[in-house]
Amino acid sequence: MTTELLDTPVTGTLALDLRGLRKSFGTVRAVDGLDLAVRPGEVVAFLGPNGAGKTTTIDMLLGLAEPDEGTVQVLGLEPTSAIAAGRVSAVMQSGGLLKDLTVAETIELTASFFRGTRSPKEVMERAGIADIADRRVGKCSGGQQQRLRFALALLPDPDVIVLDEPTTGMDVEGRRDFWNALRADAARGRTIIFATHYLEEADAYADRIVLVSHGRIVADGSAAQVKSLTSGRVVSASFAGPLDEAALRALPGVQDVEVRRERVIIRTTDSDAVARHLLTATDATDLEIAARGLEDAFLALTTDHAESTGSIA
Ligand SMILES: Nc1ncnc2c1ncn2[C@@H]1O[C@H](COP(=O)(O)OP(=O)(O)OP(=O)(O)O)[C@@H](O)[C@H]1O
Repeated sequence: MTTELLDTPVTGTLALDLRGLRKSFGTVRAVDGLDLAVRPGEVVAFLGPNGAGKTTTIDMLLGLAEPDEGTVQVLGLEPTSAIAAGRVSAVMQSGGLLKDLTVAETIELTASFFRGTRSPKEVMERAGIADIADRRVGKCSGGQQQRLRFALALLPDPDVIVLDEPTTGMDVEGRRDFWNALRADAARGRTIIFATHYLEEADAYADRIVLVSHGRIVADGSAAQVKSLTSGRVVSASFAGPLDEAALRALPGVQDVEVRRERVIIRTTDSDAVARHLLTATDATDLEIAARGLEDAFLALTTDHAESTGSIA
């Protein structure tokens, strides 16, 4: 079930225009009827659990795989034409770097293969690696190598950058530096689409989250909009003695009760009823009521239960 939240009319040439995309591998429907329109300048997170169809969609976006059905246009062109014209670049997860070259040599060598690229100095600055220009690639951290791949992708000065899980395996600091460099560059108007299964990355760095599950889009909007698709609140409290979980589950609106050590966490559509019960019928203390986060929306929207019942709309 698709939940289209962005209601601004789509006008002008789209950065990305995917229509009715389908792709199967044997009996596996990797992409199962996917429509997506991305406007120039948007930073879009393509978020979904393992096997949701993100990489397959990105491969079709980059002309690396042919759709069984549907069409893909990048800046109004076939993907391969857009890439040949230097208007779209990809940042891949691994490979493609020579460990004995320095950062600057890697960029200079790549630039020498093409005509009319941006200057190596400029792309290093944009990718935040000018200070490590003389470092050998083999000595760079995972995050620095990924920023180098980003610098290489910037060489043709593309209008669109596509990244497939670019920060997998990087530590927190490396991921933050990578995204800060990317975000700063995106502020200049480049369109960016990245696949991720890190919720916090999607939340922190994308203007728009496209949530995919089983090859289909199940939610599409800002992080706040996607979060708001899961109604209700999370009530939590500490308790010292035994807790009657069954009594909590029986309260109106309660969807889920979880006990973590001495704290109980209750997902509910009626937080008042839960709070009243906890404070009057139990010895619970430190009560907190919070809006549901992106993780809750992610789980609710991508579980088989939500899909098969169509309960999220
Ligand atoms: N070349 C292939 N041959 C067979 N099955 C494939 C192939 N590529 C992908 N699949 C299957 O298609 C489905 C979608 O895979 P895809 O890699 O697109 O998902 P993903 O969302 O990128 O997942 P992940 O986050 O794990 O990378 C999965 O069930 C996967 O096993």
